Amino acid sequence: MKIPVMEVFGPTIQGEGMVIGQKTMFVRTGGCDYSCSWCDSSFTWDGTARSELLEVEAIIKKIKETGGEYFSHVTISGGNPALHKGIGELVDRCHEEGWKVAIETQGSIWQEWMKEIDDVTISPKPPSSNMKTDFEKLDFYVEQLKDRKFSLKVVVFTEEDFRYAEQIHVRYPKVPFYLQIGNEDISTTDDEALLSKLLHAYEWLIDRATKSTIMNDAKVLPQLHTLIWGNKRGV
Ligand SMILES: C[S@@+](CC[C@H](N)C(=O)[O-])C[C@H]1O[C@@H](n2cnc3c(N)ncnc32)[C@H](O)[C@@H]1O
Ligand SMILES: Nc1nc2[nH]cc(C(=O)O)c2c(=O)[nH]1
Ligand code: SF4
Ligand SMILES: [Mg+2]
Repeated sequence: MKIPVMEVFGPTIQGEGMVIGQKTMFVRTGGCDYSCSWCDSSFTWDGTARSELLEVEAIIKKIKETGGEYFSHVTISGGNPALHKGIGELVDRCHEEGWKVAIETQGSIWQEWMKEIDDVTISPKPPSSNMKTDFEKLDFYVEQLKDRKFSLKVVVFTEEDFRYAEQIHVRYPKVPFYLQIGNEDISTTDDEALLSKLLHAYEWLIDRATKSTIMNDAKVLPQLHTLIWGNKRGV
């Protein structure tokens, strides 16, 4: 089954969430059912870039050509990779190669192959994104994954977003929970100014989380890759 692929890159480090720091390859799929106001990967869905429709075997070949012998972990992101049925076959093929597989999704579309993935990150979207969470769908997701290794990650830009994050963590108290500071400046090439801004925003989020009893067991993270490489693509 064919999958629309925007880019294959790496090895790099996973810059976000539950396996932050993990050396990994990335496969970024095209298309999203959301259109977050601050999406840092909007080229996957806004028509400004083209995807390539590839058979799973061609994707495996691309991963090997790009990563050589220098990886054992593959992260699938997008767009929303859960739009594509063919990812199940891709996950199986990665496992046959001996690679672990992680996925990034917003939890709006369920696929049975989600259960085969080693590290699932579900990232429900706060009010500043202008998206609306379908809590029935999210409940179903969390229920389906309850015996697996998965986590929830909420990106926070505002106080209202922080309240939303609290609401998510309270709703699913047993699920490992991550707060991630939002990047407001997704198009700047001034890395120094961006770094300074992001570190200040991260400090605000840490401070806010330390003052919330609800967040007593949360992990508060930046986007590590953005601190290092700014808004550069393919890192
Ligand atoms: C580009 S999305 C692709 C996967 C999936 N559509 C999702 O949103 O989870 C990957 C991750 O980047 C996060 N993200 C997107 N734009 C961001 C921004 N401007 N600042 C911080 N995180 C951002 C998303 O919330 C998500 O956790
Ligand atoms: N290094 C690195 N880590 C990431 N974690 C999540 C990413 C994504 O865009 O989904 C991402 C990315 O694009 N690069
Ligand atoms: S759900 Fe993810 S890929 Fe889709 S618009 Fe939002 S951040 Fe971007
Ligand atoms: Mg990204």
